[in-house]
Order: sequence, then structure tokens, then C-alpha cells
Amino acid sequence: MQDGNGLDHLAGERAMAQFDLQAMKVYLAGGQREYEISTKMAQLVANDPVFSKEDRVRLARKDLYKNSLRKAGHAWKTILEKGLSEVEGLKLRHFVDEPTYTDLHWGMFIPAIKGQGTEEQQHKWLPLAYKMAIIGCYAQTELGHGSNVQGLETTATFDPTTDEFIMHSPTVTSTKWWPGGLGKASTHALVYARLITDKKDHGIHAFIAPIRSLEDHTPLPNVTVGDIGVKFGNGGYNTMDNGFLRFDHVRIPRENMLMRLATVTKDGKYVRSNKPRQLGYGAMVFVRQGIVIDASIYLSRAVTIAVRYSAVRRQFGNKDEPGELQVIQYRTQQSRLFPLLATAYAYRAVGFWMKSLYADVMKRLNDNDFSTLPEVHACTAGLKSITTSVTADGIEECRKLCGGHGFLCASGLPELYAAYVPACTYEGDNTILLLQVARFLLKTLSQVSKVRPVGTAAYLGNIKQLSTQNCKVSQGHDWLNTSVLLEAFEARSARQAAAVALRLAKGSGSEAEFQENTPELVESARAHCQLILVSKFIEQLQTGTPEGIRKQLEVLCYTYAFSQLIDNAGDFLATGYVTGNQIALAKEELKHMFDKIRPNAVALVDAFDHTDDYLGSALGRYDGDVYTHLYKGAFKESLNDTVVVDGYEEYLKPVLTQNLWAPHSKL
Ligand SMILES: CCCCCCCC(=O)SCCNC(=O)CCNC(=O)[C@H](O)C(C)(C)COP(=O)(O)OP(=O)(O)OC[C@H]1O[C@@H](n2cnc3c(N)ncnc32)[C@H](O)[C@@H]1OP(=O)(O)O
Ligand SMILES: Cc1cc2nc3c(=O)[nH]c(=O)nc-3n(C[C@H](O)[C@H](O)[C@H](O)COP(=O)(O)OP(=O)(O)OC[C@H]3O[C@@H](n4cnc5c(N)ncnc54)[C@H](O)[C@@H]3O)c2cc1C
Repeated sequence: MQDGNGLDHLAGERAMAQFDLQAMKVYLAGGQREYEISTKMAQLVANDPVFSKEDRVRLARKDLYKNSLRKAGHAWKTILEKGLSEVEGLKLRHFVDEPTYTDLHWGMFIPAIKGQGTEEQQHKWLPLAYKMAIIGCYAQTELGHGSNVQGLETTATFDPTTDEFIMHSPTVTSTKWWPGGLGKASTHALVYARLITDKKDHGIHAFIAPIRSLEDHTPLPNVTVGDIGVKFGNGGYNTMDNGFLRFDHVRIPRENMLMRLATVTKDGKYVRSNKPRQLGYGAMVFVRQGIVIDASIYLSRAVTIAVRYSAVRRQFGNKDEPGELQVIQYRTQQSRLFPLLATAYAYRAVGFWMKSLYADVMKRLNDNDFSTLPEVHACTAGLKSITTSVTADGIEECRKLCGGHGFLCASGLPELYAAYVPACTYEGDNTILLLQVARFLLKTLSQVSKVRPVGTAAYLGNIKQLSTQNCKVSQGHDWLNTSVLLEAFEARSARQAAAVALRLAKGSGSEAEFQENTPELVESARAHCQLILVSKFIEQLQTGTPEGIRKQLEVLCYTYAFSQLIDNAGDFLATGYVTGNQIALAKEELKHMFDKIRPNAVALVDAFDHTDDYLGSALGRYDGDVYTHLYKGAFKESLNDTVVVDGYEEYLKPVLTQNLWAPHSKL
């Protein structure tokens, strides 16, 4: 069978690369050790048939879920048998590549206990959780409230006579709804509920509630629990048992309230610690920074598929060259694809920075220094919002970039999208999170004359200068200066924030006026986050990137910054900082960048080092042998199990034969 020359095309593409591929792989992995662990774990998963992704999109929900339990169990067994470290275990689960209950157990249940439990409580619960003798989920959201955490209705009423809390779901809307792992797998839930002592409501606190028997996994008395139902897409997030949970006056010991931030004594006295209540949101900060890192991985998967396929796929031609052109040669394809490639690199760089940001805030919190928490909250919330929205849209764009074949599940893209898109909603709806950033910006601006802004908000300290000086670019190459670019993003963000702050300051300060201005507030938050992304990419580039890859990273960094500038040209122009002519010059520079990316495009996606197993895509195969595998794949379709389709006798044949004597037939 002909393979459509796919193999040859990709070999030729790889030969054109102008950088040190291995050095880029190590850079993207985050270092030599991380690279080695990643490679080892990816191979371990790819070579183990239990982890096969084959047929995932065709399985009915029950089989899909059981299969995902099998994989999660096998992953845990592998981790124990091979004595893998925590980091290796995390990577192994990453390459298994299925949303499952262990994500919440390791990703939210354990971090929340660490953040909100006293030392004594950590000693009690963490060893059980680490050896998975209990399985935990994070039960915050309810049917009636998700974003508005203060509106949650589940109650935890203290009974001093028995030294217990009575957990209760008083209304339908108080039913816990959505927590991953809750539906079928968890034995324990970290429940967010209103704490009530002596008829007084102290607001939302966290409690560990056992929900299933450790003997036979049945729900405990007066606990109603189950799965909420099938979700968007085939496969995708349906491997996860998002669940519902109701309590009917269920008693748990007083010690099950996580008491690092507030305590209830044996005699029912409520005592708040002097730590800020925002620490109760700590698990969300942790998960949000991880989501930013994941965004880069998901986007890089989609981009790998689209770039490789665009190099294999040929359509039309021109008089000057023999044969048909690879679609990657078309400027329109490049202008949709290369900015996404650059974005995946940008998010990787920003992900590295976020790790250090998080490590720094954790160290400070341990030393009772809470000063940077608002900024870290704004950063993690805002970047979670921007990166997930762009990544979800980017995966869909990559699907379109692959033409008709992108719509087939064999491309890997529909399932990738279905698994990824809820990231725009979970861990904070993306608009809600941008409004948090906007509130932070308003607060920072209101205090700017007294408190010098720090970190990612430091530029607001120069608000006067940024508001008066305009862009000095007069020729295209003037844009090829990172300080010029940075100033453009700073000025645009500072001016947008100042404009909306001024409008609000002129008003009465009512919540209604705030609401009226939320579209502008969201735009201003987005501008601030785009500035962070551009500035951190530049910063990472300037601090210790190896020589053999720096030039490529520079090109990607300019590509990212220029495409952001152009996509948001309306905002930049409206602030008056740049002119239409300056935007046009940036457009020209962007085209030069595309020319520089073009010979390196396939190698730049190879550098992400995604195995064929992990990509799960006939279009994105490393060898480029697309057509053979699409064709072979069709024979795995269950409709083709029989030559004559099941249902022919009952439903097709009558239609075909009735036509013979249909009264209106003229034939
Ligand atoms: C492992 C991967 C799988 C992921 C699975 C997904 C799991 C989940 O989805 S779990 C559920 C996640 N749920 C959410 O994210 C809900 C989103 N909502 C929220 O975060 C909050 O309710 C929120 C911030 C919108 C509103 O909070 P609320 O306390 O009502 O009001 P607000 O006045 O805005 O905030 C109070 C203060 O806390 C601060 N704050 C809010 N959140 C945080 C935070 N995470 N960290 C630090 N500070 C915070 C605010 O800045 C504000 O500070 P200040 O008083 O100085 O201005
Ligand atoms: C796949 C998935 C997994 C999840 N896993 C978990 C989990 O493990 N544990 C858990 O506790 N929860 C989980 N969740 C729940 C998730 O965290 C919430 O759905 C999310 O926080 C959004 O809240 P909501 O559903 O209440 O949306 P809503 O707040 O009802 O949002 C609906 C719309 O209203 C808008 N809106 C709401 N309030 C405002 C406002 N003040 N201003 C402007 N616009 C507003 C929003 O932008 C959105 O467009 C999960 C959700 C999903 C989809």
C-alpha cells in the first residue's frame, strides 16, 4: 500500500532543523533529570498493554470507567512494585493520560490536608492517604453554588454533648455535585460546609467525612452518593466519576474538622487563628499553578499533531514548483499554526516560573509571611484563566487545521478537546477568575501612592510614565527589542486598568457600578495576564537558556509577543500607546518570524518529545505515515465488524424494497 510519501516528508523536514534538538528536549522537560524521568515513564506506559488507549472512544460508559479503574489500579501497583519515587509516580500517571480519581486524591485531597490540617491532623491522615489506604476527593461545589463558595449550604453543626459534627444537606441545592472521584471511588470526602456552633454560622470550613465503608465500599449510613452522569464527548472526561453526595445528619468526630485556620474546642468555642482566611483557598492556588503547566502540555500535543500533519498533507500546487504543496507552506496555515506553536513554548516557560513562584509563597507562608499571597492568587487565577481558554480554543483550531481528518477520533484531537475543555470551568470559571485579577488591579492602583507594587504588578508603580509616553517604533526592526515590546504590553495594561479604575472612582463605589464595568474589568485583567506571559517568556529566555537553542526560543518569543500584539490590536490602539502604522510594522515582523520557524517547525514539535502512544493520533505520528494508519484504523470500527451492517434486515432492506411499489414513484 502507498503511504502517501509521509515518511519521506518528515525525514526531509527534520533534516532542515537549525538547532540542537536534544538540548531543546532537555530544556522543555525542565532539566536533564526531569528529561530522563519523563522518557523512562513514557516508555514504561507505552510498553504496557494494560495502559493501551485503543478503543477508548468506542467504549460504553460502564466499560470505560471500569477500564480506567483497572489502569489506575495497575499504575499504583507498578509504582509500588518498581519502587518509583513520588515524582516518577506522578509522571507515570501523567502518561497513562486519563482523568481519574487519583488526580483528585493526589492533586487536591492531600494538598488541602497539608494546607489546612494541623500537624496532628496531617500525621493522622497523610500516611493513610499516601499509601492509598483511603481514597479522598475534594467536595466543595454543590448543585446550587460553585463559583460563590460563600453561598455553599451544607452544614456542619457541632454537638458538644457527643463531641461530634453533624453533617447535613438541608436542600436539594446543597447536594455536593461535580467532585471528581466522589461518584464511585472515594472512601473519604474533604467537604466544605458551613460551620455552626451554638446556632452561630461561622462560614465555610473544611471537614474530612468518611463516606464509604473500608470493608465493602458501600455508602455509610445516611450518606447518599453516586455519579452525576455522562459528560461532553466520547471518552474525554468520562473516565472520571464526578459525583453527587448528600448527608442526612451524619455524625463525624470533632477532630475531622481541619483546624489550622480555626478551631472548635470540646466545649464548642470557636477560635480563629490570626492567619488570613484566604489560606483556606490554598488548595486552589496549588492546583491552578499546576493547570498552567498542563496547558502547555495539552497545547503542545495538539500543535504536534497539526504541525506534523501539515507537513505531510499536500493540496494544490503552483507553476513554480513540481507536485502539490505541503499545506504547511501556505501563509494562512502558518499564521494560524505557528502562533500556537509559540504559545505552547511560552506557556512552558511561564510554567517553570510558576513553580518557583509557588515554592516561594509556600516558604513565606510557613514563615507566617502572607504579604505576597494576594499577588500569587491574582497570578495563578489569571494565568489559569488565560492559558486554559487559549489552549481549549487552540486544540479546536488545530482540529480545523487538519481539515476533514481532524474531525475523526483517529486524529486524537476530538478526545483531547473533550478531556481538556472543562479546564475552562473547573478550578474556577475563567471569567470569575479574571474578575479576581481585576479586583487585585483596582486595589493595587488605589494604593499605588502609598504602597509600591511588587512582583508582576511592579509596573503599575510607573503608571504616570506609562500613561504619558507613547511607542517610539518607526521601523519594523525597532520591534525586535524586548524592552520595547515589554513597554508596549505594560503601557497597554496600565492604561486599560487606569481607565476603568478612573471610571469607577468617579462613581459612588456601589456594587452595581462595579457590575456595569465588568466587561472592561475583564479586558483589563486579560491585558495584565498577557503582559505577565510575555514578560516571563522573555525573562526565562534571558536567564540561562543554552546557546544551541537560544535563537529558536528568541524567534518563538517574538512570534508569541507579536501575535498577541496583533490579536489585541484594538485594545492597544484604543489606549493610544501605538499607532496603526506601528501595528502594521509588527505584522511584517511576524511574517519574518514565520519564515524562520518554517524550516524548524517539525523539529520544534519533536522537541516536546511526545511518544506516538501518548499522542494517540494517526495524523501526528512521528513517522508521518498518516494515510496507511487512517485506512487501517477504519477496519477497527465496530460498524465494519460485519460486511453487511447489523440492522440491514429490519431497517434498510424494507426501505430499499418498499421503493419498488411506492405509489408516488414515477419510475
Ligand atoms: C487535579 C486537577 C483536576 C481539577 C479538578 C477541579 C477541582 C475543582 O473544580 S474544585 C472547586 C474549585 N472551585 C472554585 O475554584 C470556585 C471559584 N470561586 C472562588 O475561588 C472564590 O469563591 C472567589 C474567589 C470567586 C470568591 O471568594 P469570596 O471569599 O466569596 O470573595 P472575595 O471577596 O472575592 O475574596 C475574599 C478575599 O480572598 C482573596 N482570595 C480569593 N481566592 C483566593 C485564593 N485562592 N488565594 C488567596 N486569596 C484568595 C480575594 O482576593 C479577597 O481578598 P481581599 O479581601 O484582600 O480583596
Ligand atoms: C469536569 C469538572 C470537574 C470538576 N471537579 C470538581 C471537584 O473535584 N470538586 C469540586 O468541588 N468542584 C468541581 N467542579 C466544579 C467546578 O469547580 C465549578 O463548576 C466551577 O467552579 C464553576 O462554578 P459553577 O458551576 O457554579 O458556575 P457558575 O458560577 O454557575 O457559572 C455560570 C456562568 O455564570 C457566570 N457568572 C457567575 N457568577 C458571576 C459573577 N459574579 N460575575 C459575572 N459572571 C458570573 C460565569 O462566568 C459562567 O459564565 C468540577 C467541574 C467540572 C466541569
